[in-house]
Amino acid sequence: MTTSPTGDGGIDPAVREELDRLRNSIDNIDAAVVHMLAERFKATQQVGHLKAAHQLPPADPDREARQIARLRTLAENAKLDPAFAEKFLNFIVAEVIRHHERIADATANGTTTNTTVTTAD
Ligand SMILES: C=C(O[C@@H]1C=C(C(=O)O)C=C[C@H]1O)C(=O)O
Repeated sequence: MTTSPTGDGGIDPAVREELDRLRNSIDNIDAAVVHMLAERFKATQQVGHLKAAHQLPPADPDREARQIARLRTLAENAKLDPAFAEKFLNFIVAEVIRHHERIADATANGTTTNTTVTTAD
């Protein structure tokens, strides 16, 4: 497979076609990831409200340890780097815990929380 060094304009049409095909697939996968994350955050928001209503702590390290062990095994079986899978889960869980802390504060203060679940900070 050869490509022009001049950038996308000079690309071989067959290469262009293959690149477009692969990128379409990537776009579909990215859309699925966004939708799955949105569903996951909907569920974790509900967990956050349940915990706040019953004075349970925002984080559950034992549960997280079980999830990490499970995800690492799933990653290995799927030929995905288990260290990456663990890092990715930790990134999401940290955000969830932040939401749970916010929900707990709002519940304790009798205020409401924003329904936009994630920020990029
Ligand atoms: C969602 C929960 O709260 C936190 C977030 C978790 C997650 O995002 O999977 C897991 C454990 C908790 O630290 C939970 O306790 O189930």
